[in-house]
Parts: sequence; structure tokens; C-alpha cells
Amino acid sequence: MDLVEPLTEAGAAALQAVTTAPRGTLVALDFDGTLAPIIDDPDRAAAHPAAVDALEELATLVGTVAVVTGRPARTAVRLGGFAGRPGLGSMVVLGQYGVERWDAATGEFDLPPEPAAVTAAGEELPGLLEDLGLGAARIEHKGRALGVHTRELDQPQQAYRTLLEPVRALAARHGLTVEPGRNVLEIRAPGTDKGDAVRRLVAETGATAVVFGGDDLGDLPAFEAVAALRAEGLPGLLLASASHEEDALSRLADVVVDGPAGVAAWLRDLTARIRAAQQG
Ligand SMILES: O=P(O)(O)OC[C@H]1O[C@H](O[C@H]2O[C@H](CO)[C@@H](O)[C@H](O)[C@H]2O)[C@H](O)[C@@H](O)[C@@H]1O
Repeated sequence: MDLVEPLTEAGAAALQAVTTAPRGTLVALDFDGTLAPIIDDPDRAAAHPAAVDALEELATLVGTVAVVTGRPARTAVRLGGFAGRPGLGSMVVLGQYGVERWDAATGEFDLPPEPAAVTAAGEELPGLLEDLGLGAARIEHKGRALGVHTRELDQPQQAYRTLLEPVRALAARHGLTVEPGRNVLEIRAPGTDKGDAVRRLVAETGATAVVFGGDDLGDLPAFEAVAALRAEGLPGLLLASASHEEDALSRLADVVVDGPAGVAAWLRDLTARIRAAQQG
């Protein structure tokens, strides 16, 4: 068993709490970059099969497994292939930074109405991209949000920098905010983030320990929430899915692994560690 050990005392304490009381544990993970490898086409970014297998196995031992993502809940469930997997029968998916929800137990989606401001911003967006000479940037229509992707452009980073302020200005004109990501700027309604989502899940499940894994700036509020929960006495472990594109989370994490394949291996090894503890 080669579980990557935590780098920090807080992480080691949380791992101990998870191992000794798995049924009280909430395992919440980001989707893109954590469970799903990053690729050019967001519509085809399926979860790493080994990561879903490992999550399903772990789900049979812990209290709750959840995915907390910027994706619409429906998209995450489709790309993750989460429906109909027996081990994931009580999984929760919180989409669009916690606004949307899917419960595997009922198969039902809770999808609040989409803000009219997003529709209005979406009508202006193509013109703005054309004016900036970036009409080839991909627009991802997510209903409650709009993603502007630069990954497929010739110079993704330069295009990202060119877009940042104009996209922020457009969002502000519509009372919206911009969530920066990996070669993506996301225009969405303000007011909630992954930190709120994780806190809600902890409260709802009565978790006695929490593991959160992410890779990107949108996951920082969840990292901060787990750090705050730790200060309040709840054991918490921060898992970073590392990449050459973003290292903000690696610097804060208790455990750093190499992308979704590394996440899959870590989840598998955590399952083995819990089983070994149960067998005495
Ligand atoms: O909260 P997450 O689950 O991490 O979602 C964040 C954004 O991820 C997606 O974009 C990223 O993945 C794409 C597919 O691999 C990639 O092409 C893109 O460059 C990445 O930024 C998604 O498309 C966005 O809607 C999510 O907000």
C-alpha cells in the first residue's frame, strides 16, 4: 500500500480521523483537472475511468462522496458517468459552484432558474470577442454561466490576458462576476462559491472529517473553508491534483498528487488503508 502521506501535521491528523472513522467522512472532489483530465474540448472531458472506479470503491466505506464543480450538474453527471453505479448510490453532485444539485439516491436534479443577466451577457459576448480579434475563442453556454475558453487558440495565455479586463467589464455591466480558471474565464452570478458548498455538505452530513480535492483557482474557496473548519476543530485533508498550469493549490495542500491519475491512485490507496485498519 503506497498511500502518499500528508506533508502536514493537520493533514496527518485528518488522515488518521478518516481511517479510524470512515463513516463520518465526507469526501468532496472537484471535477475538471481532478477527476477528469484536461483536454481541449470541454464537452468531451470525461472522468478518468480509474478515478471513478476508485471513488466508487471508497464510497462503500465513507459517509458521503460528493463532486463540487463549476460544471452544470447535468454535465458533470454525464461526463462522470456517475448514474447507475451501485457504489455511488448516495453520491451528491453540486454543480455551478453549489447552485445546482444532483442526488444519486433519487436521480433528481435541483436546477434553479437561470439568471436573465447571463443570457444578456451571452448576447454581447461574441461581439466583444470579435472586436478583440479573438472571435475563435470557444464560448461554453452553461445556462447559469458562460465560459470563454482560450485553450484552443494559437496563444492561449496571451489571449487570456487580453480578454481578462474586457470580460470583467462586460460581466460587471450585467451585475455578474468572473471566475478565472485554466485557460477559461467564466462569467457567472456572484454570491456563492465552492467554500459555501463544502460547508453546506459538512453541515448536512454531520461529517466528523472532510477530504477536499481540487486543482484550480475555483477550488481555493473550498480549500479556505476546509482550513477554517480545521480551525474550528473538524479534521480536514486538502488534496491537490497538480499540473504545470496551476500551482496555487499545491502550495496549500496536505497531499499533492499528479493529476487525475494521481487522484485515482490516492483514492484507491486510501480505500486500502481504511480496509487494513478495519481488519485490525
Ligand atoms: O470546477 P471544475 O470541475 O474544475 O470546472 C472548472 C471548469 O472546467 C472546465 O474547463 C476546464 O476543463 C476543460 C476540459 O478539460 C478544458 O478544456 C479547459 O481549458 C479547462 O479550463 C469547464 O469547461 C468549465 O465550464 C468549468 O468551469
